[in-house]
Amino acid sequence: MAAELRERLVELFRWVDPDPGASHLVSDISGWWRDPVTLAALGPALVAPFRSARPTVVVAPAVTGFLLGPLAATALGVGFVPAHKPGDGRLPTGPLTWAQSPPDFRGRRVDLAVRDRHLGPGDRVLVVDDWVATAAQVRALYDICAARGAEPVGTSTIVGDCPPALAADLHIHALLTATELG
Ligand SMILES: O=P(O)(O)OC[C@H]1O[C@H](OP(=O)(O)OP(=O)(O)O)[C@H](O)[C@@H]1O
Ligand SMILES: Nc1ncnc2[nH]cnc12
Repeated sequence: MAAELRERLVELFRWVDPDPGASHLVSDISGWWRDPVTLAALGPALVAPFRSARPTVVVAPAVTGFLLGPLAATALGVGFVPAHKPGDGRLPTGPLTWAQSPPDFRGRRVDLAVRDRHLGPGDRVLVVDDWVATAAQVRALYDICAARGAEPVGTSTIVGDCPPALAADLHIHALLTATELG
């Protein structure tokens, strides 16, 4: 199943031209959600490498993480905590823990926030995302976990595009490398 899923992910992925004259292509991952077999397989595949670490919660960042996080959480039988960004237009109220990322793959420092009441000491956190490039957003999420007294057990991503040493250091597992997407 893992090999079959990986093949389907590659087939359904597109690099697209965002507008005429654009200097680079952008990723279009929407085909992954449109295909029912892929959609059903993603949660179980993302959590498989981390089951033995016994995560108690999944944390994922806006906006794609709000789709993938619940798929992973339901596969594990745990809850999901969204990490919000100020641009969401729907920032939560109440006590929040914030962290700012180092510059990410687009050179942005991203602010991320999690509700304090949903993350705390004793939580073992699996971070889930669609794509890890510089791991800047992963670092910000680990900082939030540390500030809340929670322990990040690692990160599961569909596409991993960071150096192997960094992936090993941050316990990042990817279903595919960016190179496999052509
Ligand atoms: O490894 P990094 O350099 O931190 O980059 C990876 C992050 O950037 C993208 O998200 P983006 O902020 O573009 O949000 P999106 O889910 O709305 O596309 C991607 O989904 C990851 O969250
Ligand atoms: N969605 C994405 N996140 C991170 N890096 C990318 N490179 C291309 N698409 C990307």
